[in-house]
Amino acid sequence: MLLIDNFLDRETAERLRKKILDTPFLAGGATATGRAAKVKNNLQMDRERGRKILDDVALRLMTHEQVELYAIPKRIAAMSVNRYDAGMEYGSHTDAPIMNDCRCDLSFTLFLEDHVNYEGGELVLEQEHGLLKVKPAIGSLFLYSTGLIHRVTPVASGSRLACIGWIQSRVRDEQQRTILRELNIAHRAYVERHGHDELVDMLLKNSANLMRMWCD
Ligand SMILES: O=C(O)CCC(=O)C(=O)O
Ligand SMILES: [Fe+2]
Repeated sequence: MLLIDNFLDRETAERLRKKILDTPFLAGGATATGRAAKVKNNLQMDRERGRKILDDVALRLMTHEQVELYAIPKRIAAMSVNRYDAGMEYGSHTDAPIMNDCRCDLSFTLFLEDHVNYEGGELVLEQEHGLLKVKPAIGSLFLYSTGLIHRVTPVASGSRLACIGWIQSRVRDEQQRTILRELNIAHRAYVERHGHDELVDMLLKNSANLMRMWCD
């Protein structure tokens, strides 16, 4: 998982938040299926009316250097903006593995309300080594593996606003993505220290070959 705390600067995030709040919201349960539909109690921005807003976030996401390095994104499977007013929550669930014919490898939440303005509304992930609670400042982007059980705890006061979505990566396996990312980081650091030499060519050849082997 990865937290990018200044994915959007505060001013851009506030501007986006205002545009979103001027767009109609509908009951969120309609877009979930099975178990998720039973535990989902939130509001969702009308996707058709908010299409430009979603497209703007998608473009920023697909071209962000840290997201590219971490997620190796191929495409965004689906996106929406959700709002949790006081009393709303999203109980424990797992997200669908396929949306709009895309495999969902990574989920993301872009936080669009400042954490001091609402009580509760934490994103809680069940990991092998215990629970992880996430509630960062406005403009922060959190990326996590889609396979994890997670929930949004009840909002006690204020409103939680977030843009969420799912990414299909070019590389399905998390360990393989880590290897490619670290080779990329090592390559950049080496070139910075020593300049380009024949070892860099060897490193680039091998990371390119691994990418060819693993990508889809
Ligand atoms: O709002 C969030 O951070 C996550 C919401 C969620 O789990 C979902 O919509 O599937
Ligand atoms: Fe979810």
